[in-house]
Amino acid sequence: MQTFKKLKQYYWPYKKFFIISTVFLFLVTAITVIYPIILQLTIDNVVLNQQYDWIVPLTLAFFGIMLVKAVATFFQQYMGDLFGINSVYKMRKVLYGKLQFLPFRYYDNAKTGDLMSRLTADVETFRFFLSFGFAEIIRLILLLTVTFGVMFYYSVPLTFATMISLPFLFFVVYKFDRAVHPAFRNIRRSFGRLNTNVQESISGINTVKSLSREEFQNQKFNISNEDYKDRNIFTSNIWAKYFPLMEFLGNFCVIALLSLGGYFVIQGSLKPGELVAFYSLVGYILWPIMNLGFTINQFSQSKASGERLLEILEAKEDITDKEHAYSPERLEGRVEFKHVSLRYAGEDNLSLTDISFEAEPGEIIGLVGATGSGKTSITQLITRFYEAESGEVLVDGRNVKDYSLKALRGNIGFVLQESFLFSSTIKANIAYGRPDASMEDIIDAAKRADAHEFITQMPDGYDTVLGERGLGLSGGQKQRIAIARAICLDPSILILDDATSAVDMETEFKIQGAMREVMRGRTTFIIAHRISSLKHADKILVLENGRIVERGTHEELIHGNGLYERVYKIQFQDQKAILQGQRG
Ligand SMILES: Nc1ncnc2c1ncn2[C@@H]1O[C@H](COP(=O)(O)OP(=O)(O)OP(=O)(O)O)[C@@H](O)[C@H]1O
Repeated sequence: MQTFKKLKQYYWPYKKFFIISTVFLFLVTAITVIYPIILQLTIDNVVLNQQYDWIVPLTLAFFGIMLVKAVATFFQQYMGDLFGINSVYKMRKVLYGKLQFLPFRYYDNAKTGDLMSRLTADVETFRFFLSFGFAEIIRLILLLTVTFGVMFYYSVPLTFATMISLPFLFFVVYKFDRAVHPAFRNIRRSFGRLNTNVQESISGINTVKSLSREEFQNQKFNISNEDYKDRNIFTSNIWAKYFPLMEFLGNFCVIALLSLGGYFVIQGSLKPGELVAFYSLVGYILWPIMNLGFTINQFSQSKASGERLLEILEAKEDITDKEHAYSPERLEGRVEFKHVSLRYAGEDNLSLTDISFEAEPGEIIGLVGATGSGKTSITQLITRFYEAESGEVLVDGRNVKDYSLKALRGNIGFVLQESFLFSSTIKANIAYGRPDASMEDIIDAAKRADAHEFITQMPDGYDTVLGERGLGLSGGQKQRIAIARAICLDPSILILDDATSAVDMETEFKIQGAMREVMRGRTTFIIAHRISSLKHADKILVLENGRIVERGTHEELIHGNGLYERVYKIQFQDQKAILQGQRG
């Protein structure tokens, strides 16, 4: 119940729908029990006493009651649905908002497929319970109470006989629930794996195709698909086995009661109409009892879903604005690291150790080092994607923690190895960081990124809608749109993280001009594997295992007898070999 209590803030604001639905549920249940009573009166008082002039008024009354029941059922269902739909609408909104603001640390351990299924399948399961499950439990309690009340009124011994047979039915329902619950849980898990499979192969379609692994992906999918099928068949088997058993037991109850009841009628202690009414009443309680396993199952599934939703809702947003955070329109772009160390959550070792450097506004800082040496981590501390374990990261002389995240990040532009393009227009993609940018600003940014020409050659120009992740554009074109996006933001600090490594040498040469344009007047951090991209940097920091092992300009470092010189020589010789190869 703890889960439902914690989630109360999402569904309780809509309690009026729930209450109205429950009131109508009372009415529907009461009317349901009136049927057999009318039947009994018709048989015993009208038919057996030959009072046939009562038939018409009774029929009309019956009709009226049916009409009332129809209207009541409509309100009960509709209001129940409104209760569920509105609650999860609110919940989905909060969940999505939460996901936007959760720190990177959260995403490091999260799986896309899993998060997607929480936001869709788990929310739906919860809604289903709010809309129908709740009502089903209340209906069962109401129906059992009222029905047994009426049954007692008609015949105490017959009611006791019914009660004796019920535990057998409850026992089978219990066994059924024990068997079917884990089976359902396995179906959910299997479905999650199936989803992850589909999501991964669609997201990684480039890798799949380029390595000709379509067959492998197919086989992998088939395994999950088969598992999902088998688990469904297994569950169907349980249903198929238990349902006839439950039905048999139910029917056995009815036959036993009819025999006993028939005996009472012959004896004269029960009227025929009362037996018929009794028979109908038993029918009313049998179905909800057989359904009980399903209802309990729904309850436990929605509880499990609620827990999965709470995991997101209660996740800590530890990187947030402090009170009265500093929120300047524009930064100058001075960056300073003072003895900064970083440890990622759950990691034993430091990823950055005692990093100190200064970057003046407008300077170009090169970051080099082997993969995993900590280059990207340094840039992620400037934007406060992660927080330093010790030391200080300062921007314009202030700790990054003092800034509002919006002001800080709004002044820092990123061009990544493969920048993400949304499936919307080119225009919207360029203006993504500055939605209020005018068309002139967008075109100007595209021109400076050397993208204007190819954009205008496309059929819809700036209104061309891109496929998912920019499908339909070449690597160089995508990168130029990403550069235009960074120019449009007009940031004071720019981070080029392996921005040219995804494109070939020729394209790199072509976009170098655009890169120089975007760097002008901004403090720029360039992460590059090719030393040739760092020649013009004002300072180069050479990293090894999270420490700065060398620093200086290109000219200083190529004679520094260190890692930089060694890498330079290897790359320089490579270049020479390539050139010689081309000449030969
Ligand atoms: N989110 C994370 N969680 C845990 N460890 C991480 C995370 N990101 C990076 N690391 C670890 O921190 C170290 C530095 O990684 P970083 O990405 O900064 O290196 P890099 O020099 O940019 O590498 P590359 O050139 O491959 O991009 C690595 O050992 C890496 O495994």
